[in-house]
Amino acid sequence: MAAKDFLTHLGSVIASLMFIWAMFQQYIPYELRSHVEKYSKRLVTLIYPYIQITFHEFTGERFTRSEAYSAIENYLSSKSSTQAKRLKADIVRNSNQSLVLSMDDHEEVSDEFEGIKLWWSLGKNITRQSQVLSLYPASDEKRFYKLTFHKGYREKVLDSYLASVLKEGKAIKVRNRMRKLYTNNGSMWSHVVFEHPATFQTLAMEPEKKQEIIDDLITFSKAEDFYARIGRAWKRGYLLYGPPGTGKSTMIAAMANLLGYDLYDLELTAVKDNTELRKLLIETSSKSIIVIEDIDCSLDLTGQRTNKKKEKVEDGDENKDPRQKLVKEEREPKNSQVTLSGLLNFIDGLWSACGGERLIVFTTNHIEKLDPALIRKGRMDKHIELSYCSFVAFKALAKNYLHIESHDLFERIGELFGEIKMTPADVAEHLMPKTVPGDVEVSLRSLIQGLELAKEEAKLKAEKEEKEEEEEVKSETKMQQNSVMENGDVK
Ligand SMILES: Nc1ncnc2c1ncn2[C@@H]1O[C@H](COP(=O)(O)OP(=O)(O)OP(=O)(O)O)[C@@H](O)[C@H]1O
Ligand SMILES: [Mg+2]
Repeated sequence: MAAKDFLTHLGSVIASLMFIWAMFQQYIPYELRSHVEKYSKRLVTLIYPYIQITFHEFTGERFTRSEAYSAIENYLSSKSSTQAKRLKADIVRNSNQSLVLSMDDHEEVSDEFEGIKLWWSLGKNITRQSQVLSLYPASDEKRFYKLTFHKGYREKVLDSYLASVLKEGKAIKVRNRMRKLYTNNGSMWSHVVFEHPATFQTLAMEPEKKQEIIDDLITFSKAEDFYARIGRAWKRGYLLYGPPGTGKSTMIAAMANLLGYDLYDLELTAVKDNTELRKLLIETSSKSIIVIEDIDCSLDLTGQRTNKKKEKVEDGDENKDPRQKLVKEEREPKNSQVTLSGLLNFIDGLWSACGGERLIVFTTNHIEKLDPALIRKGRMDKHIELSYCSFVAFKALAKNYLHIESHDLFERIGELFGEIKMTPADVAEHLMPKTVPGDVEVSLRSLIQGLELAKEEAKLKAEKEEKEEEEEVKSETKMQQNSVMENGDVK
């Protein structure tokens, strides 16, 4: 009964308030109304112990979304999904198309920061009906986030809490974004969505070495303050070297997936000169990996210009074998005048320090061909050798491709790996399913066959080389004997 009484009472109070409000709106002149509003708000702030900050979705220019608003939206997404009762759902087009939940209009979630309690709510203003005639008359909705906290914490909230919200919101946005793979076409970057599935889990190599690389990458990505303190640009260089098909390109994709970075695949031969190289560098974004594949082929990095001049003189020789010339032209980068010093400036020049973290990764099949200046520590901080498949690496591949950890045939395979080298790419090829419901035994036998064949070939090759060498020695001694005899004749 009491509840009913209360409701009746409340109803009448609301009704009278609405009546007063309507009267107020209707009969009080506009100027006076705004005065009343102003003073009543002041009165409220005197007694009300909380501070409110509003972050509007659109500020200034109507069509640009406020950066703070979207950062807050991202920041609140995890809190909303556990606290709010009404949620909005949307799909983010990232690598795994995840569903992102955010709070719906007029919902409120609470947050805590160093013992301070704060409340976020999402509100909206409906300002006016659209003035434009349209088939779909839309009202003009302006959303905003409102942050409420006790006025005693003003400084702490303004100084550190808001900064941390914006930082984390932006980090979440980076994590959720679609990552891109950029390639350069001359002096322009163009991009596609980067969706390589490689991860460090699927990469076959010695577990300790793999863990070391992962730790190194994670440490780097978290070391912003450290790099700032020691006065170094926040970047790190990796040199991946090893024979073809040992997983260099795959590892780069795994790095990008691990850190959530964009990839810039820089084709040096398409870059006209050092200026263009610098321009490309400036246009790369933070949190990215700049990759130069096969660095030894992209650039004549041994002695540069002096060599070129010499070759030009040689080229003047008209009688030269045209085939040889062709080979040389193929080797030499066409039109590219990027020099070694240009590349070094690219790596550690002033511009490379602009705008956040970057990894620079070079790959090569021939580390011995590279100029020592290029790969010294500080430029290429970490040299990683990717080599032929070991038995441990094979086991990782078998687990990945065939879902097995052991098998009767592993012993034989282990023996063969001790005797013959095979690249992970070749091993992987044998482990690919040969029939529709993949058969483990068929794949393993195929690998054994492949290894035995490779062993046989290596044996034959060694024999052949030995024979050739013997013959060479023979013919040389014969020639020497002949010349001795001739000399003897002359004498
Ligand atoms: N260590 C590895 N772990 C898993 N898969 C590998 C590994 N190495 C090679 N592969 C497989 O072999 C294929 C070729 O590897 P990748 O392109 O990474 O070789 P690479 O070292 O970049 O060769 P290149 O020097 O010719 O560029 C990949 O598609 C990958 O599936
Ligand atoms: Mg490669």
